[in-house]
Formats: sequence, structure tokens, C-alpha cells
Amino acid sequence: MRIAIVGTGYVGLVTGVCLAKIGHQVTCVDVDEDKIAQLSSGEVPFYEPGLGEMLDQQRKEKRIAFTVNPGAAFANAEAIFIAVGTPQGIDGMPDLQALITVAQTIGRHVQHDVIVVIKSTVPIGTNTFLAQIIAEHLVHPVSVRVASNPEFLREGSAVYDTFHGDRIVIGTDDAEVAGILAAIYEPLHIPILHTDIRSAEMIKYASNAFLATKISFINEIANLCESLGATIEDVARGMGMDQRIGEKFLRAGIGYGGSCFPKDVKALLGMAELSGDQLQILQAVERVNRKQQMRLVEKAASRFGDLRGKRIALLGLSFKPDTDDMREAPSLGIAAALLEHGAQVVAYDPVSMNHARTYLPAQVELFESAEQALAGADAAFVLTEWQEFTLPAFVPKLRAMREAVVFDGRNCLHDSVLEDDAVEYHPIGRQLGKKLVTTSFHEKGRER
Ligand SMILES: NC(=O)C1=CN([C@@H]2O[C@H](COP(=O)(O)OP(=O)(O)OC[C@H]3O[C@@H](n4cnc5c(N)ncnc54)[C@H](O)[C@@H]3O)[C@@H](O)[C@H]2O)C=CC1
Ligand SMILES: O=C(O)[C@H]1O[C@H](OP(=O)(O)OP(=O)(O)OC[C@H]2O[C@@H](n3ccc(=O)[nH]c3=O)[C@H](O)[C@@H]2O)[C@H](O)[C@@H](O)[C@@H]1O
Repeated sequence: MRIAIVGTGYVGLVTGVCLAKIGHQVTCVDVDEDKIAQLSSGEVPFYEPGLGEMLDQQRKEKRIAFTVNPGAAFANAEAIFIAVGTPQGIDGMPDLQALITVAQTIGRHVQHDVIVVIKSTVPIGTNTFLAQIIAEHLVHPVSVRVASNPEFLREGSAVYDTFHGDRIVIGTDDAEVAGILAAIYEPLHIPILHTDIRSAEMIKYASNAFLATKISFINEIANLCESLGATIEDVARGMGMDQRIGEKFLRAGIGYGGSCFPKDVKALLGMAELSGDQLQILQAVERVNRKQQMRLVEKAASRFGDLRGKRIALLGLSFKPDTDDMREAPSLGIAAALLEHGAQVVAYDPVSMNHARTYLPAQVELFESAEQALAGADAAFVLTEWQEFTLPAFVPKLRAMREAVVFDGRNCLHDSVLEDDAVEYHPIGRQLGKKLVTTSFHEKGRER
């Protein structure tokens, strides 16, 4: 099919490239001229493993094109997918301005019947609202049918997630539209849930909110493990082996960040408030997350007594590994809090250095390698579990510090830190100096 994609951020670009890969003819349109110029020359404007190679291949096969001209993008499209941003607005609710502009543009430009598919995460009722805007702006007597198709990919594994998703959700009351969308996705062989528009919109928010809940829950249990002498990884593993609980999203740490969980949790809380309901669990999830992000700062303050003048090296700045995205990354709040305590803050990230200057206060000194950041530091805060930090070969680098005091916000340093007497290791949800012990006898048997 011929498909237009509006917005070439994470979701738009990954969707476009993957739809091209499964045989569709894709044209992506964006208002950002620099981005379109970059993409037209085969350059991916953000860090996402595997995406560049796939883009190259689809460009060579002439299955994907880029333009800033919406009229050209929509000219032959049978479906228009919208994936523009819905960032948090000043009132805490998503800012829908980009979507409204796109709806008006579609109304003005489409000259034939078309399906509009909203991938952006939007408050319940927004798809119907956008359908009205499109209808009000139509210049030609054509039919435009709108469906909700929320996106579930994760940054850092976006391509994998698109090809191996657990489900595709299609929200529409129109059986024909549902059938066309199912046909578009058919080559992916992913189960499709067809529901009404509002339920599709709610599935997206409820899913993100539930995952955020799992994280805040395990973080509280981790804090209790510290007090009571249990080991959080062992606890999470033992819980996760129960398939009713599931092993995923039980990694304790410094809380969730990123462009979606914080914004979507706030949006769902906002929607509940507007409708006169209360989501008490979710309120607590947010509160716990805010507190957890400060956990390492509190640990360091209690270890040193006073952080004034202490040189603290932040290792990892992106909100998770395999992405350069620093939106709502825990590193931002942590850097600000350390500066407030009078600490001297230095930082390094393997891929986000291009964004670091924009996001971090000018007082934070940036370095191009972990060794440089660590040299002469009084403490290191591991904030993102980049593979570089998890390898045993990383541990000797900690010796460049004035004192090798390490606060590991992701529990990702290899157990070998504990074998190095020079390193004082402060993980989350484990007692100082305690190694992981879990083994499953069944798995042990298999290893043999
Ligand atoms: N980032 C992620 O991993 C995921 C994001 N989502 C949701 O998908 C939506 C998009 O998110 P991202 O891809 O992160 O956004 P983004 O902020 O990375 O990119 C949005 C793009 O839309 C473009 N744009 C804005 N106005 C436009 C217009 N009028 N016409 C054409 N292009 C326009 C921008 O220039 C930008 O390139 C959001 O609602 C988000 O909540 C959903 C699942 C995963
Ligand atoms: O709506 C979205 O944008 C996306 O939000 C998340 O994806 P993403 O934000 O890319 O990354 P995650 O892997 O979910 O991680 C989010 C945050 O939670 C943290 N996290 C995750 C898992 C875990 O066990 N513990 C934990 O602290 C990560 O470090 C990170 O800061 C969801 O996982 C996606 O399904 C969804 O499509």
C-alpha cells in the first residue's frame, strides 16, 4: 500500500522504515527541514541501533522517501499515519497543538478518500476530536476515516519491538478500516486487538501506567530489602518466575524517566482529575518515582556527611541505554540536586554527549571518556546501564578516582567490583558488599 507518515521522530521514522521493509511504499513528511535533509541523505537524526542500516536498504530499494511538502506526501496515499509529538503541556496534559495543525493540513490537502491512523499517544477522545477538525477543513468532497493505532515500541530496541510486538491495537468502529489496517500489518504476524477508539486510546495509557507501577513497586521493595537485609535481584527473580507476575520491568534502580512514562502517567492522572475520578495507586507511583530518583544523592549525603566541594562523576546521562535521549532522564534531577548540595559535578555518557550541553546546567563539566570523568573524583554515580560500565574490564578504571566510592543506580556493575578491595560499592536494594546468589537448580542442570 502507499502510506504517508507525518512526523519523523522515533515513532514516525521507525514505523516508516518498518512498513517499507514489509513491502509498503512510504513517504515521510516533517516540518523540520534539517531533519528531512538528513534523512534524505540516509542519516538517522538520533541514536537507534539497527535503524540506519534498515533505512539505507529501504532507500536503495526506493521504498521510502522524505519531504517537507504534505501535499506531495498525501497525493497518492491510501493511509496517512500521524506520529507527531504530544509533549507535556503547561497544565500537565499533553500539548495537542502539533496534532491539531496536522489535522488541519490533512483537511486542506487530501483530494481522495483516505484513512488517517493516529499513532501518537493522545488523551481519550482525541481521535474523534481530530476527525472533526479534519472534516471541518476539508476542501474536497472526500471521505476521511480516522483510526487509533497506539504505538508500544521502546527506544533503544525500537526496530526489534516493531517486528516482535506482543500486540497491535486498532481502535475503530469501522470494520472495513480495521480490515485495511490488519492487512497493512499482516506481514508482521503479530496478534491484533480490534476495539473501539476510546478503548484503544486508554490501552496505551493504562499499559504505560502499569509498567511505571511495576517499577515504582519494585523500587519500594528494593528500599525495604536494604533495610531488612534481602537482595532485590534475587527477590525480583523469584517473583518474576511466577508467570502471573512476569519477570520484566522489575529492575530496581533510580526510577523511570524518558519522554513517555513521566508524561503519560501525568496525563492519565490529569484525565482522571478532569473526570472527577482519582487514581490513588498512580499518584503514589509518581511520588515514589520522584523520591527514588534522589536515592543516590541521599546515599552519598549520608556516606560523606556533606557533599560540598565533593567531585562527583555521573556515568550515563540518557534515560536508558542504547538511546541518546535525555528527555526526563533521572540524570537531570540528580545533577541539579548535587549542584544544590554544593558538589562539583562532572559527567560522561557513551552516546548522549551531543545533547548533554543542552540538557545539563552549565556548571556540569562534560568529558569524552569515563576515565577522564573519573580522574580525581570522590564518588561515581552510575545512572545508565550502558554495556561499557557493566563489563569486568571497567572496574580497574574506577581506580582513577581519588577514592573509589561507587553508587550504582542501576545495579549494573559486575559483581567483580566486590572482588576489588579498592572499590566501595553502594548498590540499590542490596546490602553493601553482598553478592548475588540466586541459582535455579533446573537451570543449573541445563547448564551442565
Ligand atoms: N518515543 C517513543 O519511544 C514513543 C513515543 N510514543 C508517542 O508517539 C508520539 C511521537 O513521539 P516521538 O516519536 O518520540 O516524537 P518526537 O518528538 O521524537 O518527533 C515528533 C516529530 O514530529 C514532527 N512534527 C511536529 N509537528 C509537525 C507537523 N505539523 N507536520 C509534520 N511533522 C511535525 C517534529 O518535527 C518531530 O520530528 C508521542 O505521542 C509519543 O508519546 C509512543 C510510543 C513510543
Ligand atoms: O510510550 C512510550 O513511549 C514507550 O514507553 C516505554 O518505552 P521507553 O520509554 O522507550 O523505555 P523503557 O524501556 O520502558 O524504560 C522507561 C524507563 O523505565 C526504566 N526502567 C525500565 C524497566 C525496569 O525494570 N526498570 C526501570 O527502571 C528505564 O530505565 C527508563 O528510565 C514503554 O516500554 C514502551 O512500551 C512505550 O511504547
